[in-house]
Amino acid sequence: MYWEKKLEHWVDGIRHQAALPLRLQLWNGQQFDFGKQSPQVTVKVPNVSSLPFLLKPSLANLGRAYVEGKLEVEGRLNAIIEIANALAANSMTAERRAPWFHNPFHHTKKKDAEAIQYHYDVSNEFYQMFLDPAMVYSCAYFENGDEDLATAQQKKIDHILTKIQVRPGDTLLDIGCGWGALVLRAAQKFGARCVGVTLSKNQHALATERVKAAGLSGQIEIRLQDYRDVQGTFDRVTSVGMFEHVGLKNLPLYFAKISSLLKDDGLAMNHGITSTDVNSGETAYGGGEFIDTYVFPQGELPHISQVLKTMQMGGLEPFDVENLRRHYAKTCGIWAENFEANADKIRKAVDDKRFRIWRVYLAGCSYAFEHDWISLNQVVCGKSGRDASRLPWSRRYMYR
Ligand SMILES: C[S@@+](CC[C@H](N)C(=O)[O-])C[C@H]1O[C@@H](n2cnc3c(N)ncnc32)[C@H](O)[C@@H]1O
Repeated sequence: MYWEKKLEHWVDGIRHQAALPLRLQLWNGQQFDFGKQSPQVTVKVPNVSSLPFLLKPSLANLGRAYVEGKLEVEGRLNAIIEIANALAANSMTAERRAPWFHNPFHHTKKKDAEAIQYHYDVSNEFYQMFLDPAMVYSCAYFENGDEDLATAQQKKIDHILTKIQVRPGDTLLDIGCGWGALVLRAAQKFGARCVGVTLSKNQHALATERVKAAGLSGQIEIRLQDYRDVQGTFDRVTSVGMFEHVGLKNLPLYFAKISSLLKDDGLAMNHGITSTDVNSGETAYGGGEFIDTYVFPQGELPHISQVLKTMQMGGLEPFDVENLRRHYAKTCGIWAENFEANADKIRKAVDDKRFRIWRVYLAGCSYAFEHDWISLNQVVCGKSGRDASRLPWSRRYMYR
């Protein structure tokens, strides 16, 4: 009786605020439609214990209910994500809709390594089922907008290496090298001598194999190493899709470490996801909470202003900033499509919970980039204090 009343009240409230192409089916055969057209999404509530997730439908609660099997959902993935966002937006109080401030994570090397292995060491076969063949796991660059994913990923790598003006014989450190695509390209096309570091054992193994297969073992070294433990100096440093794991509090130290690894006239690229909340709060509606719990434990996103500020604090001068938000919406959209297309194979390769987490995270991130909840910025920087006469007059060199 108690739940029936609550549910009735909730159904009336949602219907009053928005027409949604949604059907709700209860365990007892009751069903509710929320729109004038036929429903595109059906949410099935298997028993009364699942109702609390629905009655407080933040993205964290809806996501948890789906991942833990407390709710079943049918429909196209994009429509599901739209409906989930509409439910969260219509049901949450203004206070709970606001960016969410979590307690910063404690970033010991051990905890960070565990967090990386949780996300990246699922299996290489799993990632092969939705990434491009080079397995680049960061925002691609669709220069013309109509490239396929593999082309756009290669263009992204070339865009980065051109922006930081890699020359034959340069030494290059790639912090968070993933499966090795950037160091391979830097060696093959630009003639650089590279070191790539990762905390993922699977990435380390496959990247090492790929370097060997390319006959580049003398030119590229892949290490299973925390960036905080790298020694020496390099002409060029890249960090692509990695600094999201560093932690807001650690950003000055992270940039100071890059500065100490860079030669005086060197150049570095920091490419990563940024928060669009000026105070570096987490994505609204509970999206950030879901990501912290299930997808990227230990992940934290700074606003671009905090990136630039902490970069300067760490002894680096930002030279050039480019926002690639549209590109990441498209990249995640393609990953999500690939994931759907390979769903049967992926379900056999991982457990149901993992399947559900990655399914909603990939499509949800595409939506979040699309709607300016999060963004992606590339920043070229070098050691502070260099002579102005050594800086380029324009950005033209980036497009040759
Ligand atoms: C999203 S992946 C990006 C991989 C690659 N740069 C790409 O674009 O495909 C993030 C990478 O950062 C690495 N990483 C995260 N924290 C690290 C740390 N403290 N030290 C070294 N690598 C780290 C992970 O192991 C992973 O390779």
